Parts: sequence; C-alpha cells; structure tokens
Amino acid sequence: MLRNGTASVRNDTDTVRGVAGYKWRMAKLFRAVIMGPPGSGKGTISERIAQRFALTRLSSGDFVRENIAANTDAGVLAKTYIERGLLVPDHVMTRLLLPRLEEMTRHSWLMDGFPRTLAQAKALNSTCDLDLVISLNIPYETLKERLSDRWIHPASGRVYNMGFNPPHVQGRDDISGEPLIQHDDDKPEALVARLRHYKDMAKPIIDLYKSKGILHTFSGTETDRIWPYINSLLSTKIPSTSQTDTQRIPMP
Ligand SMILES: Nc1ccn([C@@H]2O[C@H](COP(=O)(O)OP(=O)(O)OP(=O)(O)O)[C@@H](O)[C@H]2O)c(=O)n1
Ligand SMILES: Nc1nc2c(ncn2[C@@H]2O[C@H](COP(=O)(O)OP(=O)(O)O)[C@@H](O)[C@H]2O)c(=O)[nH]1
Repeated sequence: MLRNGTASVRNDTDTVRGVAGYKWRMAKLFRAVIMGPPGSGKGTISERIAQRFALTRLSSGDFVRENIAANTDAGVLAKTYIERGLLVPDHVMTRLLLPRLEEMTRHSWLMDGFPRTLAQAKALNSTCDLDLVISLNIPYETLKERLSDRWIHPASGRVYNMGFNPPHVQGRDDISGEPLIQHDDDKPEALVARLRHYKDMAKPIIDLYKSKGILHTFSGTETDRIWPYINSLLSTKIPSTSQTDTQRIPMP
C-alpha cells in the first residue's frame, strides 16, 4: 500500500468508484528494489526488467542528477556531498525520493540505488510495501574488470562497457553523440573502499528484507547467465495485467 495521506492505493487488486458510478478495478501493482555493489549490473539488469515487464525504472542516481541540473533546493544540497565523493545524507535522499514515489501510486516500479542505508530502507518501508528485492552477488575481480571498462554518458546516465555493450562509435553516446566519460571512483584504487562501504551499509538492509521474506539473491560473473533466473522469477511474481501499470476495467 502506498500511503501519502490523501490517496491510498492498495498493493493488490482494489476497486474504486468513478464519477459515473462505475467501479474500476485497479490491477495489482508491483514494487521492487534492486541492490548490489558498484558494477554488479543493477543498471543493466533494471533496464532489461523495465523493458521486459513494462515497469517504470527509477534510478535514485538519475533522480539526484536531475535535481542538480534543475537547481532544486535538495539538488543544490545533494551536489555539495557528491562533489566531495560522499553519500548524500539520508534526510536529503528521502526528501528527494519519497515525494517522487508518492506520485507513483498507480504505477508498478523497480528502484535502483535506493535504499542505501538502513534509515533509507525504514523510510521506504513506511511509504510502501515492497513485493520483492533483488540482490546481486558478484565476485570482486569481476566488479574490478567491469568498472575499469565502464563508460558513462553523464547527461543521461547511459552506461557502456567496452567489451560487453560498446557504443556504436567509440567514446560517443549512441543517442546524443556526446562524449562518454569515466568516473574517478570506478578506478581500481577507489573500488576496495567502495565495496567495503557497500558491504557495511547493505548488510542490515539485506537482513531486514530477508526477515520480510522478499529477498532474492543472484550470484554469478555474467549478466547474461543471471538474467534468465531473474526473468523467470519475475514472470511468476508479476501478473500479466500489471505489466502495463494500472489497468482500469469497467465493472457495472
Ligand atoms: N541512495 C543514494 C543514491 C545516490 N546517492 C548519491 O548519488 C550518486 C550517484 O548515484 P548512482 O548513479 O547510483 O551512482 P554510483 O554511486 O556510481 O552507483 P553504482 O556504481 O552502484 O551504479 C552516488 O555516488 C551518491 O553520491 C546517494 O548518496 N544515496
Ligand atoms: N563484461 C561484462 N560487463 C558487464 C556485464 N554486465 C554488466 N556489465 C557492464 O559492467 C558495468 C557495470 O554495470 P552497471 O549495470 O552499470 O552496474 P551497477 O553499477 O550495479 O549499476 C557496465 O559497464 C556494464 O555495461 C557482464 O555480464 N559482463
């Protein structure tokens, strides 16, 4: 159930009465989170899930970048942390993200990059009931190789890998043609600290979702080998009617 004070859409099949006295049946909505260390394939897999199951993909990183670009109060504040290579504090992240989720009462979604701390997980929990959490468990050597080859189009967040999914033109974004960049913190020397930090922060979140019975962990070195398992799990969890967000079915 997404609770936003004024509207409350249950997280299962629900009925509401329209102006003409018709009832509309709201198809079951689906809300999921994908977690994993940097380079584990969260972005790549969420993109596939979003396309295959017609879910809205929400990326907290993209959302932070949009707010920075639009100069919103929270964006300006977030920028001061990101520029120093720090995580944005919980109260700023929740101020950015939760109102966005509250706009999504009628959509099925998959969130990438949030929650990153237990406090964020608790804030999310008080806003909506998640159906499923995907946790990616990828060996360190694999992460190191992938990140040293990761190139990003900063304006859109589109991600490339020179071996796995190279751009059509080397060094250029496929859509805009603009130059691609590499993040300093994708370099191997920054990775060890980032991974340690991820493990420390993720453990209590993973324990929380495990205790709720919604955690599904996938291990491996190749996205293409993990993907069929995720695909078949989601096919059993997402009813076909919710694959296109809320359905409105007139019921006399
Ligand atoms: N819950 C979140 C999500 C994002 N950020 C901030 O926004 C930045 C961009 O987020 P993201 O696009 O998720 O990038 P990465 O940190 O590079 O994540 P990953 O390598 O796992 O894709 C992060 O570095 C961090 O400073 C944050 O503080 N808290
Ligand atoms: N070689 C290889 N690269 C991959 C694979 N899966 C994803 N990548 C690349 O690895 C990098 C990290 O993936 P990304 O989806 O950005 O991970 P995230 O940091 O968890 O969001 C990107 O450059 C991807 O293109 C894979 O199976 N093999």
